[in-house]
Amino acid sequence: MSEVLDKLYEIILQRLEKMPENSYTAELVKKGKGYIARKVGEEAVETIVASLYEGRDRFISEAADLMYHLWVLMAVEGVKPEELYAELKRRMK
Ligand SMILES: N=c1c2ncn([C@@H]3O[C@H](COP(=O)(O)OP(=O)(O)OP(=O)(O)O)[C@@H](O)[C@H]3O)c2ncn1[C@@H]1O[C@H](COP(=O)(O)O)[C@@H](O)[C@H]1O
Repeated sequence: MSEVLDKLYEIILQRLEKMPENSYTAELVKKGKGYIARKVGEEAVETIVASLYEGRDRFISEAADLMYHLWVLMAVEGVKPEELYAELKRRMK
């Protein structure tokens, strides 16, 4: 459905499996689901602030941070992108 998001999810799963030293994803996962969930909230707030006050480029950057952290949380939850796509498709009118 989305090549980039699917690829990102694959890479995140690889990091979860291998937990390499220099990986931000591995660091997030070590801190636990609660920490990752809070990061999603923090990035959402930063996206809101960027949208209201910081301009288009900052908005794109913060929205990308938000998507990445949401994708890590999905991986930790064991929810695949296809499941999210299916839910969105189900809602389509
Ligand atoms: N898409 C991303 C991505 N987006 C944002 N970030 C990181 O998310 C963080 C967001 O910035 P913040 O200021 O909120 O966080 P911080 O202060 O760095 O970290 P905290 O101490 O607050 O957790 C930055 O450190 C970014 O580097 C990402 N880190 C990794 N990826 C992708 O994830 C894949 C795996 O990366 P690694 O796990 O690092 O190998 C790679 O293919 C990357 O493309």
